[in-house]
Parts: sequence; structure tokens; C-alpha cells
Amino acid sequence: MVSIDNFGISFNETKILEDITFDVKAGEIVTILGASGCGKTTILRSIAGLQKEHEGYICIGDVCVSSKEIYKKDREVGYIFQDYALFPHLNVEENIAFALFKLSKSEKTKRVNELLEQFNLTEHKTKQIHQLSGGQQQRVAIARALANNPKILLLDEPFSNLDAMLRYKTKIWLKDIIKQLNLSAILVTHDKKEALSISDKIGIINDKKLIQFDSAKNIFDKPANLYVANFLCEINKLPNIYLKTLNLEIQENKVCIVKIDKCKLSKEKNDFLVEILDISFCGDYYELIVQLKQSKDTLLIKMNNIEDFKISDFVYLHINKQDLMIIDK
Ligand SMILES: Nc1ncnc2c1ncn2[C@@H]1O[C@H](COP(=O)(O)OP(=O)(O)OP(=O)(O)O)[C@@H](O)[C@H]1O
Repeated sequence: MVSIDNFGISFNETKILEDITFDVKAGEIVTILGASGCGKTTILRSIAGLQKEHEGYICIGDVCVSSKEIYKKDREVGYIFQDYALFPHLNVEENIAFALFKLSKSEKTKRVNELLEQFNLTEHKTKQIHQLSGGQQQRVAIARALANNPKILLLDEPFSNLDAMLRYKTKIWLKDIIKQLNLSAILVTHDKKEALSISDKIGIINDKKLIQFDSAKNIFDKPANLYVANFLCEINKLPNIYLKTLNLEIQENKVCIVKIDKCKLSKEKNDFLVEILDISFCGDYYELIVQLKQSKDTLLIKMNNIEDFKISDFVYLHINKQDLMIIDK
């Protein structure tokens, strides 16, 4: 297990992160999500011991490895970097062996062979890195990160260099390895769909803080605030006129949202007449932009079937009351 407690960091006297607290249990995958530059990689680097100066504590198991008072360089951490950071002048087996400098020659050979076998790399062991495909390079990076049997696995955008199918397969494969080896894994990605599908828990960072940390399902179903909802889900913020018509009163600091696939259009009459401003074909669904006749507010709608609707048609907007969510601004 890895515990991050009250973690904070500044660069050149500018605070980047503060009060970050979360745990990753053995066998658990946690994904850190947030806008570019919010500090995701900095968290991974600090856990790996590559970023020495920070506030708070990082503990691996029962041992505090990082605080103002203690700094333990030797941590049981494997790190898969975004660009894999493989050594171009070393071949596959040498790249993997590099992590095993503490072992004797015979122990090293034994472990490298085990890893080559486990990661299906034996036939490529003497190849240079540039002679490998993206997926093979990634397997070398994973083998190297796991060579010393770490307890913690850190993954920075591990799938970004792979095509869609390989990305999907690798995600399942990596998830299995993490569960089998009972690792605590922390992953950084920009891909929200990937985060939802691979993670046991997701942490969202905004404005230096961890604003929500929960299971993927809970975050998706109950985003803590408008930032999380906008970041992870596709939503509409419902305009005041909509709420007024429904006699729905909400506090000043709250907003009412609805997911775009929960908004339906039909010719069946109700209070919410809308004009269809645009229809986009998106493969297996359509996206429509509609404008409320009463207020000129626009909403985005996702529908599988648009019947015979056309741009400039006037139709009615239907949203079930149970699909409305009232959350913090
Ligand atoms: N060693 C450093 N010295 C100064 N500033 C740094 C240093 N490392 C990171 N930063 C700054 O800290 C902020 C967070 O960087 P970080 O790489 O952790 O962000 P990120 O969320 O991983 O970004 P991205 O999603 O774009 O990879 C950025 O503004 C970055 O410029």
C-alpha cells in the first residue's frame, strides 16, 4: 500500500499542489486525472523519489519514505515513463538487466530470462530498441519496471503510443498483471474513458487540490462539482428558465446538470420547445445542438436515433426528473 498524506509542492515559490491525501491499497489501480500542468507527473516523480523537496508524507507499507525529516531513496517502486525511457544503445535484455544492478551475474541472467519469457520477449532479446514495435517497447518498459518485484507501479500515460486495439488489449493485460502481483498502481492519463475503464479509484486534481477521490462509478454518477462533471462526463448545465418552469429552487452555490445522453427530443408536447440548430453524425450516435425557445439558451444532446428531425425543426425537450443532478458550482 502507498499513502500520500498532506502532500504539497512548490516550484520557484509557486505552489503547484497542496493538501493532497490518498491511499492506494495492494491490488488497486488509482488514476490521477486533471488538466495539463496540474501536477500529475510531479506526484508520480515524488513517489518514485525523483522529486525530493515537498511537503507532507509518502509512505510505502508502514515505512515513511519521504518527508522533510526522512528521505529514503531506495523504494520498492517501478516506474513506466510516458516515452518508456529505454536506453537506445542497449538491447532488450540489457535494458531489462539494467534495473538489476544489485544482483550477481547468475541471478541477473535468471531473472532477465524469467521476465523475457513472462513478457513474450525471448525472441527479441538481442534486438535494439528501435527494431521493436511500440507494443514490444512497452513490454520491455514494463518488464524493466517489474524486474525488482516492486510493491508500487507508477505509470505515466502508458498507452499513449499504442494504436486503439493494442491500447485496449494492453490495458486488460496490464490490469491482470497488477492484480496478480498485488501491486499498488498509480496511473496518469489524459484519456477519461481509459481512466473509467481501468481504475478502481480516480482522483481529480484542480486548482492545486484533490477535489474528488472515489470509485470510477461513484465519480461518474455523482461528480462532486461542476469541474468534475465537465471534466469526466458530457453534461449540460440547465438554464434558470428550465428550473423556474419546473419550480425547482436551488441554492446560490449549486447548479443543476444533466448528462447529454439523458436529454431526449420528441414531438410530444411539453413546456420546453426547442429549435434544432445543428445535427452532427458521429458514427453510432448523433449530436444535436438545440436552443430553448423561451430563453435562447443552447444545449448539447446525444441521441442514437434522430427519427426524421432536421435542422430548424421545432421539437420538445424531455428530461426525466431523476436524471437531474444538483451539484456544487
Ligand atoms: N522541476 C521543475 N521545476 C520547475 N517547475 C516544474 C518542475 N517540474 C514540474 N514543474 C511545473 O509544475 C507543473 C506541474 O507539472 P507536471 O509535469 O506535474 O504536470 P502534469 O499534470 O503531469 O502535466 P501534463 O498533463 O501536461 O503532463 C507545471 O507547471 C510544470 O511546469
